[in-house]
Amino acid sequence: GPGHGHWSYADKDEWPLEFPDCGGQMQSPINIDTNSTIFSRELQPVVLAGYNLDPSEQLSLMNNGHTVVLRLPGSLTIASGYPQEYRAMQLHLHWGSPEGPGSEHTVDGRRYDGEIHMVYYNPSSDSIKEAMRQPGGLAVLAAFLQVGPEDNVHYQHLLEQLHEVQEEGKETTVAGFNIEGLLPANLGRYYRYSGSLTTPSCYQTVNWTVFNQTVLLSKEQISLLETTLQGDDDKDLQNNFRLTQSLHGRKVLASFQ
Ligand SMILES: NS(=O)(=O)c1c(F)c(F)c(SCCc2ccc(C(=O)O)cc2)c(F)c1NC1CCCCCCC1
Ligand SMILES: [Zn+2]
Repeated sequence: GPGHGHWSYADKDEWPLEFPDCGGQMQSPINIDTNSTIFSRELQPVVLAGYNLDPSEQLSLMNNGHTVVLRLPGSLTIASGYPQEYRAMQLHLHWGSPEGPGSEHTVDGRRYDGEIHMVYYNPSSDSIKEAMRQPGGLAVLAAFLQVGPEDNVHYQHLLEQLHEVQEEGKETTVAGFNIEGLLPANLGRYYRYSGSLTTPSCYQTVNWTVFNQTVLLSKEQISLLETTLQGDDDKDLQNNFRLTQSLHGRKVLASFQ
């Protein structure tokens, strides 16, 4: 019930009762209708800096009950492709179940198997908490995960540790690796729109980038993601995606034609 500050994907219809922004007019995720996107030649390729982390670096991997989160050093930045510099905070995943796909965004109504979100904050804010409340204070780079013919060696760095964080609240460490390998090769083709966090408090302060090229993982890797983690009260952590939200007149830009 209301007031206990805790939420789940099961009670997503009640989120606005407790977190008013969740009922706002600039919510995420959205369906991207490719016939309605607007080509913008200002949208330059996203350039990332500092992503090739030395194996001596230990990164925290945690099951927070809603997803699996890899904390990222603030030294990872978006060097260009956005009007200002952003610093990395964390990355996490959204997925479905053996019964169906679990991306958050959809393209022409199609839901992909999963979705990765790399979350950044605007360093000109005094703190992350403050950045979260400023329009454009956060940026999320999103890419779709799709079943392909072979294992994705970059995702193996995360997936081989999932069994260590099976229960909610469990944490382990992952040795540094090339974080950029978790994103598609082509960072020049993407959709851009203004939206929100897809989780309470749903702050409407996120500058979204959704890459056009998908990331391929093997069926076994997708299945591992879908069947390993547990969320609240030991229930399987599956289908951790929010339904698509109305655009309310927002435009979706495309960096490509
Ligand atoms: N798609 S998304 O980016 O909105 C998103 C989700 F959909 C998410 F589901 C999540 S996880 C649920 C929110 C949460 C819970 C615990 C903790 C913690 O213990 O640190 C943190 C967050 C989640 F962590 C995020 N991203 C977080 C949003 C909450 C905090 C703001 C900055 C980090 C990005
Ligand atoms: Zn997310």
